[in-house]
Amino acid sequence: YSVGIIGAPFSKGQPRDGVEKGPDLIRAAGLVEKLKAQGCAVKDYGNVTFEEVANDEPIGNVKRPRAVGSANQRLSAAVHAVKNDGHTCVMLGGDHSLAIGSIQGHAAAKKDLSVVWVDAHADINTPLTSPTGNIHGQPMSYLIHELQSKIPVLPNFSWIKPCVSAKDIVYIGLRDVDPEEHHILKLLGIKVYSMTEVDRLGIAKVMEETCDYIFSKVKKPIHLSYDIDALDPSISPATGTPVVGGLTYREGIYITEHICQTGLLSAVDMVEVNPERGRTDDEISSTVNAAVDLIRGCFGKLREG
Ligand SMILES: CN[C@](CCCC[B-](O)(O)O)(CCN1CCCCC1)C(=O)O
Ligand SMILES: [Mn+2]
Ligand SMILES: [Mn+2]
Ligand SMILES: [Mn+2]
Repeated sequence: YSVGIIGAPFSKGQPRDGVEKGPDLIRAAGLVEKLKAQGCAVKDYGNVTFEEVANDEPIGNVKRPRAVGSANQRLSAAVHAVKNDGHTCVMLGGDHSLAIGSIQGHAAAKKDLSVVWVDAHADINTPLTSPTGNIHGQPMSYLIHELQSKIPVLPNFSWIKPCVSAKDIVYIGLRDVDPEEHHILKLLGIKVYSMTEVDRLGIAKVMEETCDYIFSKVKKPIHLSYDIDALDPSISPATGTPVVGGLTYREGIYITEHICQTGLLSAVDMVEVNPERGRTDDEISSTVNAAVDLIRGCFGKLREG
């Protein structure tokens, strides 16, 4: 596997400080060395630098639109470059608003994508449905063709081109979905494996069905967008919006092992690690180490040896 790593130390898609420390914490836990030790070629492209945006007043209830738009435009260019260099891209967040730039940059290089979104949340609020105005709860709405009539003009967002079809998306791990988001998911007929389905089917069946579903038509490169809060807070407490009843460590790893064996993984986001949300060093290291292990599972690390 040839891996290109991008750090995106960005936090303005949500209100809590600390998530911008995620990229360097994940590196400090030995991500590059561990990927090399399991046989990957790894190039670390460093961290994207983001511009300071003054007077970034809310528009409607959408918070920090100019900073989020600008950051994602820069991230999009960085991801595009990593893909053009022929690597599988690993984007280390930072908050989940960064999926806008990550998926946009990936689509610029690979055209038709399938998206596997692993998260406690659907992150599919539009600017008009969001209960908080935090853009980390909205990224998918800017990317999906079928939602574009619902997206108002926002400063620094005009560069975004919708690039994902509702039929090419699968959600895994949902357990905290806003009513309006649920309406959107139903309206668009988006495939969802909530924690109920994980419990009912078991993770092996969920992954079998996920792959059958995204490969049922033509096989597309996979964009795996992994929010660390998909895991149960007993494993990954150091995150901005923890929700009880999450994936076990083993379920989380099974997902990445299964996606890896498809041979179609083209880009990965690992987002929402926030050390300032950990109450102890153990909570922080448990969260960071889970993120590292999930990424290792994407690139051939097998529990059997
Ligand atoms: C579920 N939607 C939330 C959370 C988004 C989490 C983003 B992620 O990147 O971490 O997944 C929360 C909205 N609720 C907040 C508490 C009161 C009810 C609404 C939102 O702010 O849109
Ligand atoms: Mn701080
Ligand atoms: Mn998320
Ligand atoms: Mn989440």
